[in-house]
Amino acid sequence: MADAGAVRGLYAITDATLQPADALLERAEAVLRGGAAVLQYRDKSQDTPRRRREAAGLLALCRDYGALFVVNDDVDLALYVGAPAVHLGRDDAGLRQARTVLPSGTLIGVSCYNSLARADTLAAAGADYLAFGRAYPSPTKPDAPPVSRDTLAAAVARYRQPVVAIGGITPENAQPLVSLGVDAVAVISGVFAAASPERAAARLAALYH
Ligand SMILES: Cc1ncc(COP(=O)(O)OP(=O)(O)O)c(N)n1
Ligand SMILES: Cc1ncsc1CCOP(=O)(O)O
Ligand SMILES: [Mg+2]
Repeated sequence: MADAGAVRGLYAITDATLQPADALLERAEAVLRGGAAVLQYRDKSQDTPRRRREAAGLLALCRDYGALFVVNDDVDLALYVGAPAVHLGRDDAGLRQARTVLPSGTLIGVSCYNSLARADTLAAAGADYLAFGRAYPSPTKPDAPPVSRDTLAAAVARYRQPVVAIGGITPENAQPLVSLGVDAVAVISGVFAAASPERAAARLAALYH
């Protein structure tokens, strides 16, 4: 059974557009070698056989490296591969509904965007971690709503659950967020589009050592 305490440090998120399909696992392994504590599989395609294959491969890698594996959006895929965690946003399954189908002990993280009111509701409903963002302009999701430093700091002070910052985070700009006290920095392009994903991951992970 996973523990929410695992959500601390670099939270890396895959993106199918940032490498050839046959390089996903190799690239993810480099990021785990660099020190990612959490790895989320985020794939917006409808290719169920490929999604199952990739998620199962990433889960096995995460087990080897002692990292927490998270499936984005898709409760059925999480169930299929036996993922220890899922991440749900406002367009995904509801937290309570997901709890009814996932094995007990599965961690459920949620997107709170820039809303402490949404975080209050979801924290009270049993979310295991709370993600806020975008922290900086995001190449991956340019229309994501910005979250202020004040909101992030308020979230850190307010919740017993880990607080995750996401959006536009790189090795160069992550330190102020870590100094605010966020438990994890969630990063797509800052790691997977870097010249050396392993090195970028190591620099981000080192901010928590
Ligand atoms: C750690 C983390 N935080 C936020 C998100 C965004 O989730 P969502 O709002 O459902 O958007 P998509 O990522 O599904 O496009 C996330 N995936 N991970
Ligand atoms: C999924 C998501 N939610 C808010 S910003 C974002 C994308 C993060 O990607 P990047 O690290 O490349 O900005
Ligand atoms: Mg989603």
